[in-house]
Amino acid sequence: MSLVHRVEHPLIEHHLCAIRDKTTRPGEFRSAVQRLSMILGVYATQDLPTKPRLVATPICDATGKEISVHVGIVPILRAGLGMVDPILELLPEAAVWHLGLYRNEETAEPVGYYDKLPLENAPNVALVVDPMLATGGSIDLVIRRLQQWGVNEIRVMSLIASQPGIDRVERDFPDVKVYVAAIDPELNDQSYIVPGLGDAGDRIFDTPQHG
Ligand SMILES: O=P(O)(O)OC[C@H]1O[C@H](OP(=O)(O)OP(=O)(O)O)[C@H](O)[C@@H]1O
Ligand SMILES: O=c1cc[nH]c(=O)[nH]1
Ligand SMILES: [Mg+2]
Repeated sequence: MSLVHRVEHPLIEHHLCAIRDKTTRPGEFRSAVQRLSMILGVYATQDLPTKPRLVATPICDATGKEISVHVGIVPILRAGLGMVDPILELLPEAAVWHLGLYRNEETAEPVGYYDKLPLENAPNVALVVDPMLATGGSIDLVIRRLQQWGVNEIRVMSLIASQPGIDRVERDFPDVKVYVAAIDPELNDQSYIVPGLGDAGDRIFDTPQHG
């Protein structure tokens, strides 16, 4: 059974149009990324384990449920930063562990430049956030790093994935859950997603062709 979930919802289709549109200005682009991330985040957390919790209301005691695992949000710098705040809105007690990667422009291979993960304290569940999953090279590196760290369960959230990138993650990490808003058919010869949205990091941070 596939663990890849393409989340279908009219709000997702609506806000996807905004991030795909090349005339969308950075402020509105960031807002749409946040809205999409929050919707996806609800789905990506829907089966997190819970434990009972007794709370005293002003009227009497009540038994509720609270999340029983330690969740870490793992944004892949830079573009993943745009998805952190909405997930923290949903999970204010989550830790945020940053990993910095960029793609080499000639080879499209990921190059690591920031990793301060400690030796211990791996979260039970890591929610990896990056708006784009193109060749799958960056997510491959991050999943391997989190497995090496000792994370029990890794979930990936991306706004737009390519079909080849999804096929790669499914093949190499069949136990990793992936939540996406869209799966586009292909990559161009610079390994950009087609139709995609261009460079997510540059559009979030308004740094066209920053190099
Ligand atoms: O699946 P892949 O082929 O590895 O491509 C996806 C990666 O490329 C983009 O990052 P980029 O290298 O543009 O860095 P940035 O976030 O700093 O812009 C994107 O945000 C992913 O991290
Ligand atoms: O289409 C793509 C591929 C990689 N990174 C992006 O930001 N966009
Ligand atoms: Mg980029």
